[in-house]
Amino acid sequence: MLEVQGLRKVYKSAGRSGRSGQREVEALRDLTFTVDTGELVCLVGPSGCGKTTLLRCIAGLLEPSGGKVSLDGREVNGPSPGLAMVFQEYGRSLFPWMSVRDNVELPLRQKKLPRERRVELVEQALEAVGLAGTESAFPWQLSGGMQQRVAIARAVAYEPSTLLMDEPFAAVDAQTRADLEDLVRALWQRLGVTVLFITHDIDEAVYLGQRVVMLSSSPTVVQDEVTVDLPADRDQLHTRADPRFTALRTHVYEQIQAAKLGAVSQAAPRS
Ligand SMILES: Nc1ncnc2c1ncn2[C@@H]1O[C@H](COP(=O)(O)OP(=O)(O)OP(=O)(O)O)[C@@H](O)[C@H]1O
Repeated sequence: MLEVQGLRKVYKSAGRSGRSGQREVEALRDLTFTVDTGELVCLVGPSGCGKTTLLRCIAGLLEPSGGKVSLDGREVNGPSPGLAMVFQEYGRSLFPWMSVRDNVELPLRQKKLPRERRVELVEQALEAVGLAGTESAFPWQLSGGMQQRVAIARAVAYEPSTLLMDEPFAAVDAQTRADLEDLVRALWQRLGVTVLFITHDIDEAVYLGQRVVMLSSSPTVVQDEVTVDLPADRDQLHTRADPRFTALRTHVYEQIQAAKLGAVSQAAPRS
């Protein structure tokens, strides 16, 4: 279970001479939400609302100014072994001089797993993302969508309890994006992993999530959250044509617009 409680982040940097001689940017004001064990939650918010700041705090890469983040009951104070991340820029997260196999295996070496176990996990992960047989290829020999599958395989092979995905499909074409969305849902259902998926795309958030958490503009608080009461079996054609899907996406859209204007609406999505 991932718990974010009263999270606040103020960046301080030397700059405009204030009384303290420091420039302050309050990126996160007061963020509280949880992601239950095995849940898939999507997080959306206007550009610049602090999604990257939040993610870096959750990953233990940035120290909060207040509040706390706990993962599986333990407070996060640095990189956590229970957590794996998938970034938007797959081109920068894979090492071009390493084969697909070596890229996926790298974190397992850092985890100091024995060789046989590493081989087994790499094989299983590549099979799970539909890339069996590409072990010897180099990332630059693969399409963008396949490279992002390698990045997902690397995260999955690590056997995390929680997967953080930071706009992972923003840089691929629409068809590939749809395939990768379905892959995420399939992996999530198969592995029982907890997923926090950050996206700008409202349709993507509603299609993927069991719940959508909406953030306000910076300084950021939780604007609203909505349970996605669509059937668990989703497919691109029927789910997106479901009137309930339309009602939910309209609600999320209205909340994001309200967030941009700084208003908080209590309106529930119409059935
Ligand atoms: N290192 C830093 N020093 C000072 N201010 C920062 C720093 N990093 C981010 N900020 C500020 O904090 C706020 C949130 O930034 P952040 O990058 O977390 O937002 P974001 O939601 O990820 O943005 P986008 O949607 O554009 O990717 C912005 O006002 C930004 O200018």
